[in-house]
Amino acid sequence: MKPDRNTEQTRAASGHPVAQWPLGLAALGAAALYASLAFMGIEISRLPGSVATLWYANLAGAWALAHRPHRDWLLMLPLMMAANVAVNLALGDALLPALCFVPANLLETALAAWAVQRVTRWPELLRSPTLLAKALLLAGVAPALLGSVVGAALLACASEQDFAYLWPRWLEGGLIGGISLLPLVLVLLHRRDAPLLRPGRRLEAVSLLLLSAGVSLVVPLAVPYPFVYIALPLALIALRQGLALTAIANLMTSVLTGTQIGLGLLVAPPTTLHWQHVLFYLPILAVIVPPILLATAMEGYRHGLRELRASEQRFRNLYTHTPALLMSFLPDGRLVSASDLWLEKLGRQGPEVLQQPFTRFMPAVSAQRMHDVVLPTLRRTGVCQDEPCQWLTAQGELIEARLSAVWERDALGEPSRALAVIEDVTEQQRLALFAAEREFTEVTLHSIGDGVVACDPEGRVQYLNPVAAKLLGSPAEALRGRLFDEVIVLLDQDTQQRIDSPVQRCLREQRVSGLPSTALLKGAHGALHPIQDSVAPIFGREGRLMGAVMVFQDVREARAMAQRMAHLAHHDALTDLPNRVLLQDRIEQACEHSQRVGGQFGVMFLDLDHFKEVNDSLGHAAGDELLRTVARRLQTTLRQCDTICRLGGDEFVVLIGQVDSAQDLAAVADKVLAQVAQPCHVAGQTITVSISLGLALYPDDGSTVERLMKHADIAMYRAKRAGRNRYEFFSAPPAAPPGGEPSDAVSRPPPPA
Ligand SMILES: Nc1nc2c(ncn2[C@@H]2O[C@H](COP(=O)(O)OP(=O)(O)OP(=O)(O)O)[C@@H](O)[C@H]2O)c(=O)[nH]1
Repeated sequence: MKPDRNTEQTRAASGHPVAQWPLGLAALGAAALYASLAFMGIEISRLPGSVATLWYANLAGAWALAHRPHRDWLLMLPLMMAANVAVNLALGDALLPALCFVPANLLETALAAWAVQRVTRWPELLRSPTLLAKALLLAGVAPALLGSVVGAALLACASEQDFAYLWPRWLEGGLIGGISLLPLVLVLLHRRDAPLLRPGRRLEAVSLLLLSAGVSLVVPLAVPYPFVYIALPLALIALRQGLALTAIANLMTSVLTGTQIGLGLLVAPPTTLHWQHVLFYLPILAVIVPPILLATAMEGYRHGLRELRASEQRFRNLYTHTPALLMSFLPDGRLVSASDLWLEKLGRQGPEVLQQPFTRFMPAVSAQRMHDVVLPTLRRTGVCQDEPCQWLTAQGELIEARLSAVWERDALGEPSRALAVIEDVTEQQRLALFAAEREFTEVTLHSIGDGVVACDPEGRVQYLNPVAAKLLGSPAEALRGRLFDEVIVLLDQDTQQRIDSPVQRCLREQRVSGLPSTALLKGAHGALHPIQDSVAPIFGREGRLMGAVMVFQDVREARAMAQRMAHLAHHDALTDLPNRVLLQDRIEQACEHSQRVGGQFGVMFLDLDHFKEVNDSLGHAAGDELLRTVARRLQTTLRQCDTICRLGGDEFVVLIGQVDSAQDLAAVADKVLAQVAQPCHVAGQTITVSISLGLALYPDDGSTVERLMKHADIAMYRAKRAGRNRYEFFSAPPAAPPGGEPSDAVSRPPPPA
């Protein structure tokens, strides 16, 4: 966007009353100012000793114009020139010579105003001697040069005076006026809202101004070569005070000195040069220009100093308040600064740590390593990076850290101090340790053969190891976050009903809980896995319940083995028929049942006939085979509800349930005799065996297991004696003598040879 020209033009003077005055008032004010300075200049030039006009009016006019946009100049400039003519006429000049001054003054004023507007946009104008010198050339020297040429030429034409005589005098007056007043104009326009005088030094300012004025007034009257002395207070002002007071003092000096020259109080020393009068005024310039440049340099220096201090303060603030652990230490290790966070971290105050060796705040091992390894490396290479170290807080806590440092070097290249950054890695290390522990735990859980399922306090699955995931047929990620009971179905092997959630029970009771020994886990594709498990609560460090973990094993083989063992304990290994233990149990149950509900049952004692001969003739294995054949035949002949037991050897006992009479039992015995008598193939031969049976009936032949078995045995031996391959009922013996065994306890006959 193109800037508004008027705004641009008046930017330098914005905020100044002249910029805000109505145009008419501004033009009149400018004309009045111009007239008064012109009057003063013309009056001085007409003093007896004066050789030049001290012309301030054009620069003052330029100052007024610089506040206003260019269009306003169309009114202001003519009014100022009219004032110029009016003053000349009033002081006795004729109209033509008076008019001859106008073009030159008009040109000089407009040019100076234009240049002033431009140079006041330079940001460093009042802090750079170079820029100020350029500004003096552009807005002071150049307009005076041009104006003087035009003015001297016109005046030479209108009068009988020589151009060569007129021009240097005109130029001299314009230069002194311009260079004297221009710095003040630039200060006024450029300073914006800044105070004109340096704050807190007003008394000194007034004193120095009075001194300068006094020197300017007295010295020319008292000593030769007075300009050297006049320059001294100005230099002092330039050093001590700002540019503004120097500009004021300059202006005052030029006015006073010019007036003294005009009054003939300051006389030009004799010279051989033709332009002696001209050169006589030049010392004024030589006196005022160096102080103004010096003051500008001082402004630049002060500004630089302020910037440096501000920058240093910013750096200090950054250093002190930065959210990092920073410290600086001298080559001998003494601390010179520490950031707030460093102090806070160590629980220390600045005064107690500064000038102390920083290793004092480390445990002995770390301090030793600093002295032996880190500091020598730092001194040798100028830098150290991420050196592990430890710090001790005021409360005795240990901080794990890493230290990086770099030397700052002085002008001679010697290490002056080290700036160190400390990184607190306590938490980082704790997390790394935690991660390592966690990884170890995870690897362990992944490696063990048991299934592991961990839940949170709500019973939601948080972790499954691969064994558990494999059994359940789902990846751990798919099951994580779901309720344990949704994910894991536990059934009772016997009832096929769901088992109460052991996890919920554990979480509720906050103690280890287990599953019944018949628990089954429903796994992938409905497969049932016999498992045994235990669920333990997980407590955090503060004793807070954090969840529960179930560890389970697939006990298919162990449970099958247990079942086998249980079977073997109750069955005969050769025939797999129930053994004596089971038989006794069944007979006891039958006794109890019959006692409760009534009814009869039979006990049949069986013994193979001449079995020994089979063993002897065909071998023991053939005997075994024959026993298994007989067992099978008994199983196929008898009912499911009957219990067929092998007592051992060639003896079997059968519990025949639910018989109504002895005839029923006899019928069963007949069937058994018939079946056993069938020829059978043993050891490649066809043989025929027979069997002898003894029958006892509950309750007539006994109401206890022992008596029923004993009586059936007796009956069996009776059958043997009666010729074998037959059965005999137990004949009820006569009543037993008091206190003795019944007399039917016949002894077993010896087996046939
Ligand atoms: N093959 C085999 N033989 C057995 C086993 N247990 C016992 N025996 C034998 O079975 C035979 C039993 O004979 P007994 O019942 O006393 O006599 P027996 O030859 O059958 O004659 P009687 O019973 O009087 O008809 C003995 O020779 C035992 O050694 C077994 O488990 N297997």
